[in-house]
Amino acid sequence: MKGAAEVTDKPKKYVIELKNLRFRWPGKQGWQLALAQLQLEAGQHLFIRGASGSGKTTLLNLLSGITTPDEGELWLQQTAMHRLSPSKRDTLRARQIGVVFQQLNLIPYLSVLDNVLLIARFANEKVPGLQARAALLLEHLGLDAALHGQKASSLSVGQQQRVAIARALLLRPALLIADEPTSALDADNRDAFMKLMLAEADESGTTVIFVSHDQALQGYFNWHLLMDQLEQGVQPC
Ligand SMILES: Nc1ncnc2c1ncn2[C@@H]1O[C@H](COP(=O)(O)OP(=O)(O)OP(=O)(O)O)[C@@H](O)[C@H]1O
Repeated sequence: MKGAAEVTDKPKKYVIELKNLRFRWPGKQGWQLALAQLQLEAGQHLFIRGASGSGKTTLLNLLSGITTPDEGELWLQQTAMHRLSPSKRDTLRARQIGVVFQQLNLIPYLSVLDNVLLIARFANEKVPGLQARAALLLEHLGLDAALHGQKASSLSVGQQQRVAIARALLLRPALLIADEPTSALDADNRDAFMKLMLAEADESGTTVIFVSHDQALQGYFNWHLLMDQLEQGVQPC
């Protein structure tokens, strides 16, 4: 929108707020995604559930600013993400949105610790004590100091998932977005992972949006959204 402000002075109640969001993949008929309203406050934990192909990843790509909506508004606190240039959206995401996708996107030849610290470089943040925070986060997530210097590729998938969560939470983002990060874990490890991830998010007051097809995970959350009932919005669990 020409001339429209990217940031408002008006205080915002919500960490993330979207209005009348619509998105269509190029070349496809009809809207792939239409969501009238979604508002999440600080510290809220939302579980989004939907079958394969229902548009979960498409929605997360919109919420994290990787893709832009064709219509509607998407606010991250006081910033109008739908009005930002791609490079400003990338910087905002690195600073304020922790993202963990199924592919994890760790750099295999870098150490565990350096993988976590990498997000500070993307965000161009020089916060004192980040190395100590990274080490502490890894330990809280069950990865002790002996592992911090090892290459990420030498870890099990479950351990790599915890490295990805530590990286996503390092800068205490306003929002954590996680796309099926537990898919490779057995039930015991999955439960441990969920508890650790949500406890660390709570420690920073981070709002969490977690998507999965697995109904068994819904119990960890206080709010849920079903992809095939988007028009009904967020419901309490
Ligand atoms: N890059 C793309 N180009 C065109 N269409 C796409 C693209 N990515 C996804 N789609 C389409 O959008 C719809 C939703 O896909 P999406 O990946 O968001 O679903 P999902 O719920 O995350 O699926 P899964 O659980 O299998 O990962 C599908 O019809 C898919 O074909």
